[in-house]
Amino acid sequence: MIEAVDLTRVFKTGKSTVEAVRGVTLSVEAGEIVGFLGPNGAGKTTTLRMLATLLRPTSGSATVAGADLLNDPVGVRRRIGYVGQAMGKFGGGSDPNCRVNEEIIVQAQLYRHSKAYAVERAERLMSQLDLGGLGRRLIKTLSGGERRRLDIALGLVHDPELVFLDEPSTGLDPQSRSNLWEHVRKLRADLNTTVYITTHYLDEADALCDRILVIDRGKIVAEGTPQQLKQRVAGDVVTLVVDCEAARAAEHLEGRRGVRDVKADDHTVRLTVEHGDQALPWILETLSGTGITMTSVQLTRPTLDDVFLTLTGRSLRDGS
Ligand SMILES: Nc1ncnc2c1ncn2[C@@H]1O[C@H](COP(=O)(O)OP(=O)(O)OP(=O)(O)O)[C@@H](O)[C@H]1O
Repeated sequence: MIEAVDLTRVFKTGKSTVEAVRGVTLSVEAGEIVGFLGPNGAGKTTTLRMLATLLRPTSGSATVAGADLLNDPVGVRRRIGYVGQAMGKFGGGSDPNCRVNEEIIVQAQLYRHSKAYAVERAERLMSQLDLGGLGRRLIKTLSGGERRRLDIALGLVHDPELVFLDEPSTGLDPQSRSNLWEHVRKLRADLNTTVYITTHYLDEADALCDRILVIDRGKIVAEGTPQQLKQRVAGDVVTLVVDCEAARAAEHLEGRRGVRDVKADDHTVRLTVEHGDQALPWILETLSGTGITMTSVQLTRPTLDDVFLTLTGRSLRDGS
């Protein structure tokens, strides 16, 4: 659905030059939900705007939804939807004094659909995005979550194969965020829409995306499923509390295959293993064979923030 090769974008303002995107190569399969994760200023929006034909790349090439980005931008635009960042409650390009259904109908007509089809399409989208009872409401009266869902509905009027969502849940409360994720999942399940989403929220990427591309300073620094990324970089952490000196228990676990960073402190042993769920049985067996009694055992999976920290030396949460 997307094949991009070595995309770059340089901004020149006065005397200064910013290399916002420095050679991004990526591919996205049809039907995937792909997350583009990175801190503020990493180059997410710039890449997205290039892929959506809103910004011309300085160099590189891409095929998006079967059309060539540079030679056939109109073809790309016809097949994609783009939902930009929220501009506050009344922003985002819609007229705040317009009614919800009218806005969708007008948008559909801009795509040269007949009035009858536009009305039908608006009804369907409102029901799909849980805006069913809100058709006659003025846009300015919508809640943040409803407003975001309307933005998404507007991005879908022409039934695109691929939709770009730029930080869709920024500014929403936790409940509206998980509600929005449900709707994005439904889009894929019902319509098989491919979704490319930028975010700097780890939990969003983790909960929603099939695959994640991590971008930092204009370059992709890692990619994989949330699970693969977490396993590849960080491993799982097992914390054991034992009834003897922790060092004694640690001796029996150190040097075993797949075990790293064994640390003993008082009665607590902490170790990193490649696959925590597979390691736990033999850890328990090994220790019980030595007569050591465990009073508790805990398995912690790493977060995507651990991954990002390991890859870049910076925390995503800091965004700095
Ligand atoms: N029009 C522009 N002119 C000059 N510099 C720009 C322009 N647009 C973006 N940049 C710079 O390019 C870099 C990447 O910006 P971009 O908006 O792509 O980052 P981002 O990862 O989307 O960040 P955020 O999460 O804050 O939206 C930043 O340093 C930004 O200041």
